[in-house]
Amino acid sequence: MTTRINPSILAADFVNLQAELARIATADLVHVDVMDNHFVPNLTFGPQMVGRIQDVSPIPLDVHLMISDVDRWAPGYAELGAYSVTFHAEATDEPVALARRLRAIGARAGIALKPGTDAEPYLELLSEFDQVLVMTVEPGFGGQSFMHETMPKLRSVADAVRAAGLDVWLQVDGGISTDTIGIAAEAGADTFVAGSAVFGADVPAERIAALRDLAASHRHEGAHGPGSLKS
Ligand SMILES: O=C(CO)[C@@H](O)[C@H](O)COP(=O)(O)O
Ligand SMILES: [Fe+2]
Repeated sequence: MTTRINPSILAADFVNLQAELARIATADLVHVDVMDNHFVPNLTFGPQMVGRIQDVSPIPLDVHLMISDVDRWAPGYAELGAYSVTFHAEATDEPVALARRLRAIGARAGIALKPGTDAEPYLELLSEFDQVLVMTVEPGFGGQSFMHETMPKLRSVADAVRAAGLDVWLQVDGGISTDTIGIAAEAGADTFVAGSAVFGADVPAERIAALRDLAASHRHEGAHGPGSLKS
């Protein structure tokens, strides 16, 4: 079973991003948080900056869009070559149409659910997505505490993915550390975003390896598919 560790560059030094990317080259994907100070009360960067990150990154991009008007903006991130583009369910009335557009461009399509958003309406639509992101904090900021109360929702998505026999990656994001990654892995996650836990380490590669080992040793029995990165 594949376990993916995706460091979030929200916790990196923005003035030295190329060097920061080199420090996490042993990770699976680099998680890129796009925030518009509207969907969330914080601001990061847009397509121009993400395009430059794409140019210099040693590993593929996992773009997490925390923006409004996502139907307008998300396809541009797929066009610039992001491996995976995840938009929030709360930001569109047409999640399936948007996911199809992203896939047609060649990106993996992800749907993200805030802690207060029910997964139930999306369980019938799982084949339309390559990834479901269950937020384990309120989106907007790094360094927050893991919300244990999101685990039943993660379990319900994991059960639905397994029952349907799909290879949909289950991602968690927010407060993931060596203390919490096992809890999310046991609940069915296979793809783990970690910002402060990775960039706060003296040697990020060692922290990435430790997180990967912990997740793998806690992986949910019978969790779904191998799913290689380049599939
Ligand atoms: O999307 C977000 C926050 O909204 C995340 O990707 C954070 O960047 C995770 O940071 P840590 O909680 O791991 O420090
Ligand atoms: Fe994120």
